[in-house]
Amino acid sequence: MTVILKAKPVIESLTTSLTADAAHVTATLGRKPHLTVVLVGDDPASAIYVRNKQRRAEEVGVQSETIRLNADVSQAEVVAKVQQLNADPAVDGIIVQLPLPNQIDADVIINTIADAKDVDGFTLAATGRLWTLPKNSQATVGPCTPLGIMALLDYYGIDVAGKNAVIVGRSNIVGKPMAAMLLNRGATVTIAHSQTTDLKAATQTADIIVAATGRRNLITADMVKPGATIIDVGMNRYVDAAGKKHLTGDVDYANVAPIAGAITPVPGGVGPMTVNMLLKQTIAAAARTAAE
Ligand SMILES: NC(=O)C1=CN([C@@H]2O[C@H](COP(=O)(O)OP(=O)(O)OC[C@H]3O[C@@H](n4cnc5c(N)ncnc54)[C@H](OP(=O)(O)O)[C@@H]3O)[C@@H](O)[C@H]2O)C=CC1
Ligand SMILES: Nc1nc(=O)c2c([nH]1)NC[C@@H]1CN(c3ccc(C(=O)N[C@@H](CCC(=O)O)C(=O)O)cc3)C=[N+]21
Repeated sequence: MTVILKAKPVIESLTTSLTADAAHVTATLGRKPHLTVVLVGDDPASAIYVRNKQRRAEEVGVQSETIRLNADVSQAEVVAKVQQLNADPAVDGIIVQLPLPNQIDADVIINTIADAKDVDGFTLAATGRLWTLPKNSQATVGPCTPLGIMALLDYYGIDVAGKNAVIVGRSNIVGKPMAAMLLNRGATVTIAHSQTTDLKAATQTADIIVAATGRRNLITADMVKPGATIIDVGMNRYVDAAGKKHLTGDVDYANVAPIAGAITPVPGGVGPMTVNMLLKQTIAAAARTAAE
């Protein structure tokens, strides 16, 4: 039987500590932990993320605020906004949603975020810490999506040490930090991407596949070793022939699920884990302020 790696029970198990930690910080600071999200333009996956984290923030007692900027905003304006948030003592965590429009250099914006407020774990400092963790230790801070995936694997008792892990996608927000975390926990890691010449040859030998491309149905049943663990990060919206809207991942779920050992659903898998890791890191950032 395929194990469906649903986020729901994992999140339920996190709720008590998130709520208690947020309440503790609220009592100490006299205000709730505060997350500010900067959203430029209207990327659909970002819109889903913003909506879900707002709802979950309210549930656990975090104040979440979204600053929306027009798609034609200048880089200097975004830098100025981030600097203002860095200086604001009432803001504990800052995230700038990616992707950003072409006129803006994402690296410049990300590295303007103060290290202490970088709850996405994207700055150079955070990246350096992630890649230099002691061997076999668990990352406790870092980019929210791979952190959430590690939490999901741990909850369901899927050990990664000695496994052959193939990550499809090499972005700074998912693919690369995922590689760091799996590698650190003892997996043998391959990162595939659009220039990989034979993707199927790579995935066919994988014990764990992490698909993070934004390409619907990229991972098909013929690419999967029976019994493999399939982690689907993709967030793709599409409208079917009958005009009905769907949200799907990068995996051909209907055909892959029956042969997989374990698989994350979309929705209800990786996405909610990301949201909860973001809130966890926001509460932790506020707790550090409270302890000062
Ligand atoms: N569930 C969640 O919590 C999250 C979901 N997402 C979703 O995950 C997906 C990926 O996000 P993100 O990492 O930001 O995306 P990017 O667009 O930054 O990266 C996509 C990666 O996929 C690779 N790729 C594209 N097409 C192929 C192909 N045909 N074969 C192999 N590799 C391919 C690209 O290769 P190359 O580098 O060569 O261009 C690139 O490395 C999106 O759908 C996004 O919305 C993202 C973050 C969190
Ligand atoms: N700086 C930055 N950090 C990010 O982590 C980041 C980003 N930018 N840009 C966009 C992507 C995308 N992303 C999602 C996270 C959760 C869901 C999510 O909650 N998904 C639900 C959707 C449920 C629904 O509403 O239907 C699910 O899969 O169940 C979606 C998308 C984070 N990203």
